[in-house]
Amino acid sequence: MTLVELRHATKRFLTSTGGTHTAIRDVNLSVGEGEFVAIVGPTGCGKSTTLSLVSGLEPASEGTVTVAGEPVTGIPDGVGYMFQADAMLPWRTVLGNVSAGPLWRGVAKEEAQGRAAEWIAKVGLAGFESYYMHQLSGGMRKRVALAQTLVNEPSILLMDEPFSALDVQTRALMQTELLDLWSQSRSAVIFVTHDLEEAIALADRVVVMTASPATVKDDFTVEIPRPRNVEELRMDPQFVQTYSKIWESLSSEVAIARRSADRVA
Ligand SMILES: Nc1ncnc2c1ncn2[C@@H]1O[C@H](COP(=O)(O)OP(=O)(O)OP(=O)(O)O)[C@@H](O)[C@H]1O
Repeated sequence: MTLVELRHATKRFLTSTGGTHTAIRDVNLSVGEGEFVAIVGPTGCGKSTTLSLVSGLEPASEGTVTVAGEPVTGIPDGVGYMFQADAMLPWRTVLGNVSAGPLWRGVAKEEAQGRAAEWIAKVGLAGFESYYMHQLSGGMRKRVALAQTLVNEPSILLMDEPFSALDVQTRALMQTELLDLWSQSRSAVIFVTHDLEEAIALADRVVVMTASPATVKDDFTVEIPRPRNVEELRMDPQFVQTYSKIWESLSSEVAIARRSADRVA
């Protein structure tokens, strides 16, 4: 069943000089229940804007965006959002941060803390419940962020370059962790990344967006079977073949974006 659907979605922003800037144009994209879709495209092309339309943070200027068949008019039920920057409160403990979502949704304190403790354990942080954010490494903070998002049991998980600030090894570890948790929950994921290797390692489909203003250029199915070993996958001939096929599509958009950045500079 289709869970997220963008039909001819266009988003324009007002510029500081009173004009308009088209961030995305005529985007058509469907994501099914339990599907893992990665979005790649040149820097600044409009990937985050696409997620903002699905999350209800921004309305579409034209076209329609539906989640579970309903037009998006505010933040839809069942949508979880994980950004590049952490959204944790420094004065709260790990338990306090992870239980905040369920508490905010009206779950009783004991139940909220119980659910939070369960998710803290699932992301490998059992024993760290009473730690504060400054006491954690970058990778541990990402685990908290994952628990904080997944404790709400979203049916759609929107991820905007969530691991890009991590070192290569921690990043691979978090990717493995994410696939493991996703295989248990099977929520739909829309994952924005600059990193084509990451996109292929994680996703069922890789959507390539054009240079700004972005629209969907290509939509590739990743045939690599699951479960996948993220760290070993990169040497796999099927992975290399998939990479070169998608890069052929993406690289020309990256070149266009670079040329227009050079003109502006
Ligand atoms: N709220 C806003 N107001 C005005 N312009 C915006 C707003 N949000 C995004 N834009 C512009 O829309 C374009 C697309 O931005 P967006 O962040 O969606 O791109 P992106 O592909 O996610 O970028 P990156 O690859 O750098 O993360 C950019 O030119 C950006 O400056």
